Amino acid sequence: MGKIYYMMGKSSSGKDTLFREILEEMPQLKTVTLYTTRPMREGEQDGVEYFFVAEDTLQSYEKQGKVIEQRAYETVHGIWRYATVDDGQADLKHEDYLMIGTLESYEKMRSYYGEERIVPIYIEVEDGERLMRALKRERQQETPRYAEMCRRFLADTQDFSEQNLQRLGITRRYVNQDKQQCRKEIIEDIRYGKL
Ligand SMILES: Nc1ncnc2c1ncn2[C@@H]1O[C@H](COP(=O)(O)OP(=O)(O)OP(=O)(O)O)[C@@H](O)[C@H]1O
Repeated sequence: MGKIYYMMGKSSSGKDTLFREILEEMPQLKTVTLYTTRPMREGEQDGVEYFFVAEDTLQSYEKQGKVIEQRAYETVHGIWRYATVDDGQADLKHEDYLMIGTLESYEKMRSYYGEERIVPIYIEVEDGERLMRALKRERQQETPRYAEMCRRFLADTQDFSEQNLQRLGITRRYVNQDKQQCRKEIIEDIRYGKL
């Protein structure tokens, strides 16, 4: 039976970057694309980072009982939702998956698929460095959303509190200071079944 390697970390800890690079190096890993109502950022593509959908599309999946977990963020631009939808993408009988989520979604995925199927991969970066990376990334956007960036930075402190990490039994941390090193550690742990 397959496993779902579930990547988590605060905003700008490098999840998306590491995720893409790991998938490139381990093409045998599949992924499940999430749904979101947030607007596309520059360089993103529908169906790649997310399925970018309207609010009522997500509501229709909800009515069909297909939403495994969803989170809503009250952003300075309105409510943005992110959801994992059981739309038939995951075939855990035959494949391993790599996904990105939050601590809360990790908890729901664990209840839905079972503890033995979901493996947490928690990415960590020192706060000052992370904020600098967030700012640099935001500056490159055509319409930088600095207020939202700050809101997320603060919200993450609570969402990823030590208490929450402990409660969910997440002890292993992958420090993303040197990206190559961090990627190597994760890949080795997946490849050699240390997780
Ligand atoms: N080890 C690293 N050293 C320097 N910069 C990095 C490193 N890892 C990632 N970055 C850069 O930091 C920024 C944030 O990374 P990324 O977008 O992957 O984070 P994220 O965790 O997916 O953030 P979010 O949850 O906000 O989408 C990007 O511009 C990325 O290129």
